Amino acid sequence: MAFGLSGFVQGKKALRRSLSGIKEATLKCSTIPKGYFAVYVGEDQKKRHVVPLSYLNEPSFQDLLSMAEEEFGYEHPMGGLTIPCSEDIFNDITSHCISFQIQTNSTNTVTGNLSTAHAVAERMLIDPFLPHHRLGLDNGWRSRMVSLGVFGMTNPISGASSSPSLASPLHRLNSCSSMSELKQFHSQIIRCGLSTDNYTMGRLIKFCALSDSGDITYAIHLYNTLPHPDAFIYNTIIRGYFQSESPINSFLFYSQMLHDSVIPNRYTFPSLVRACGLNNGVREGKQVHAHVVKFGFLVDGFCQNSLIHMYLNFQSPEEARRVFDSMPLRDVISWTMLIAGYSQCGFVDEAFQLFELMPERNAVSWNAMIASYVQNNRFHEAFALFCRMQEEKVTLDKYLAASMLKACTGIGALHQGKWIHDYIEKSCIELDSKLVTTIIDMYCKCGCLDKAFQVFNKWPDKEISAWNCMIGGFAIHGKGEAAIELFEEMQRRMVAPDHITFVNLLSACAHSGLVEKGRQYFQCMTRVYGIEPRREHFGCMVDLLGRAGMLDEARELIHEMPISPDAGVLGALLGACKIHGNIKLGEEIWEEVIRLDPENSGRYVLLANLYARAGRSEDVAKVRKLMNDRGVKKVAGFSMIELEGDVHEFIAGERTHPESKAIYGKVNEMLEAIRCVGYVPESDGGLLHDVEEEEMENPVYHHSEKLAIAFGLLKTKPGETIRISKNLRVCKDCHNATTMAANDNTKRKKPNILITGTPGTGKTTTSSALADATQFRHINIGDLVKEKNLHDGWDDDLDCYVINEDLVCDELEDLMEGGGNIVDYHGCDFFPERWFDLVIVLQTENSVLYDRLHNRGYSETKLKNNIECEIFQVLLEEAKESYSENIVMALKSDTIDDITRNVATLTDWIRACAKGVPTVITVKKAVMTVGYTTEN
Ligand SMILES: Nc1ncnc2c1ncn2[C@@H]1O[C@H](COP(=O)(O)OP(=O)(O)OP(=O)(O)O)[C@@H](O)[C@H]1O
Repeated sequence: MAFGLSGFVQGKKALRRSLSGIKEATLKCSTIPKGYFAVYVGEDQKKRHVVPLSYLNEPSFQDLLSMAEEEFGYEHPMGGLTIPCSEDIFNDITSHCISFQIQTNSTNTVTGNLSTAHAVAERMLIDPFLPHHRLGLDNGWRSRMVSLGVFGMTNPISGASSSPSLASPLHRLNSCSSMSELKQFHSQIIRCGLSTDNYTMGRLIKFCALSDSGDITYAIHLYNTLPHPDAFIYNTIIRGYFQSESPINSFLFYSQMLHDSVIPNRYTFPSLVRACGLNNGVREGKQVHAHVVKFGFLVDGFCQNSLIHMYLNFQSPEEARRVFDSMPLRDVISWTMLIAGYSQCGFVDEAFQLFELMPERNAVSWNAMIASYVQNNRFHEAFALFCRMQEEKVTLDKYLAASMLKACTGIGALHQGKWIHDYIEKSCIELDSKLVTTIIDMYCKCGCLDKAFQVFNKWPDKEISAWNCMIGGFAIHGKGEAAIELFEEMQRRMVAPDHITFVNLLSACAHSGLVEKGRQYFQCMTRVYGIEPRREHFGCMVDLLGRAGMLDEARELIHEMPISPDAGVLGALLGACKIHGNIKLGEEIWEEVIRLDPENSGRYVLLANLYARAGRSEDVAKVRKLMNDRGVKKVAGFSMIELEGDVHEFIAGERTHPESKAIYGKVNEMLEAIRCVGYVPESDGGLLHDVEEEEMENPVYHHSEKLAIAFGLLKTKPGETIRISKNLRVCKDCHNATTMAANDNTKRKKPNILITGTPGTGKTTTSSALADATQFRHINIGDLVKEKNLHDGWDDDLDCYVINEDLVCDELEDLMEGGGNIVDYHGCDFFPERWFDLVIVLQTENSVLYDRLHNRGYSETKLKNNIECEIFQVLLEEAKESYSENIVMALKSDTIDDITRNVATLTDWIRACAKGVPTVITVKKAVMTVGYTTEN
């Protein structure tokens, strides 16, 4: 790659890079005085020159470095820069650097570079038309002088010369942006007589081979015109092929290089090795490896890292390790690459051993190890490492944040996930579509659909992955209609769906029983969007039809599939057979599924449960025996609950938890309570779960999710949401029990009331009096916004803060879950509907309200707006639109008596709620029933 030193800073960076690799060498460099650096010149590179850092200011010196980087590399094993020119040339360049320095120091301006360089060149090239070799200059050095502006447009062949100019073709080549421009440069170069000069042509070839707007074919064309192309040109084309659509051509071109007797250098191998890795060219890769050894680049870090990468691509971690072990000096890249490679091959423990041995780690290495745990579903270890990382004060970047969000998703750690999301926002980590999708996914899978949708809505540049993720989120939460709505929105916004969109959409239809809609989408997927259905789509359709009891139609669809069904498609039908108790079809399908997927324990469990449902316990036993005989291991089911950032894991029947006695007691209490409302344990649900023998009699009682729920009930406040994550499907019994327990237990123990109305109607006065009477919490949204800065600034026109509704909702979520709140605000459409059990709209007669607002010193415009708002009953309309009309109530608030009466009415209602009976409120003529119940 071109070094392109354009200034001192970059020059210093290059120098730093060149000195950083080898500790030993750095030690040897310690004799170099401060402000100087080492340069090795010429072919044998043994003699060290010590030159001042200020030379890096000098363009001609920068150009020297640039060439050194491009052609030969600049690192010297002893630490320092290697410049492949003759000693004489180096001395001349440095001497003009000295004069440059004197000029710069004396005048404090950077002038005279060109003339100085030219003078140097004149000293060097007494006669510019003498054959180069007599001057000790090869073609490359001549063209380098051209690029330095020394020759300007001089034609060394014809002798026609113009004055030196920086606008030489090679200088301008740096700004070339298209092939047509490049061809113009090429013609100029031909006119300059440099069309066979390797250095000049190498730069043209580099553009053609490596630039985005280049053309590798033209690079080959240029290469073919050269009588003796050098290693740089071969390397460039090898690299160009590596970046092309046919990386294997790199290998073929390398053969050509050898055939032309050009000796490879350390820049030949990295792209060559990576090309072999990309193509899974194991044989070629090994041959290249042999050449790396043969040509003596075994100590070269670049080559070695590429070899590690190649072997990891071949899924040969042992070979990669061998290369790694043989490296005399490993950098952080070598370590990190091997860790990531081990992880991809599933060798997580080996990866961790390496990680522990690393002499130094950067954020990328931490991420590699954390991601390794996440990819292999070892989320707890990912968390532990993350904590260690925080202790070591490693900054969380977006890649680490993404890995940790996935870990949170894996174990349903909503609090941790929220924390990372907040961190991303506060530390201004740049969001991209991928990261946003990971955040949305985390919220969806941790059961926080509202929040997921909020993040989704806020993100302006939604790519298809974000839409798919949100539709998928609605699908797994059984919100089919919402998924469809979102899909339609996507169409309105002209976002083209892909095959994943339809998988999620069909699955949403399946989980919500929307058979007709599902059918329509399945058809329009091909007809309208040209997406051919894949096995996943057929699987969803079979699931959709099967769940709806249309087993024959589902079977028919499988027969009609243009591709052979896989275990997923057949498994969907087997699941439907279990739901609908169709043993005959179930057995038939099971045979087919097991043939395709013999190790999957879930299929055996399904068949056993199908038999169990029909009371065929002998067949259940047969299935169990078959599983044992075939050595099919059941996946152990577990459920997790996150409490205050800690994740607790439960396995069915397990009693190792320190609080297991209390947990089992709570399970019994919970089941006892729901029995009263009709819960009957399913006898089949837990037949094949991992339980101890003594629990066999009633295993469903102690399934992992019930234990997790019981633990949640013990540890959370009444009314708080309990979120459980599970690795397997929830069995029917647990599903029923959870639904009933949720109705019984997770309902707020106290109601929430919203008191709304136009400003001045007495919301705050009423709310405050009601809070005093009931000990409920009064939440004045206006005050909260000010106090916690939940706004987007001040609106001068409206003379109030611009409230940030998302922030307000976030702030209140937990409080509202607990119940017992009186929320006071002159708006109501942005609060979640589920928050409130009663919505009161205060109303005041216009002239009374006018006086109140006037007394407050409202401006005429503000006063007019508010009075109009009251006349048109805007708040009442808004409340009716936002909440069930059953819970919305308008109350008159003209006088102090009205306030007293309203407070008394609402206090009665709250007290009646506490007694747990459906409550009847009678207010003047209006009668409303609020079906709010609480536990005793
Ligand atoms: N029913 C009422 N009878 C007499 N005065 C009232 C009544 N309701 C409110 N007021 C008076 O009107 C003024 C505004 O009352 P309050 O602050 O409670 O209204 P609000 O609806 O909360 O207004 P905002 O939305 O601007 O906060 C207060 O001075 C209060 O004493």
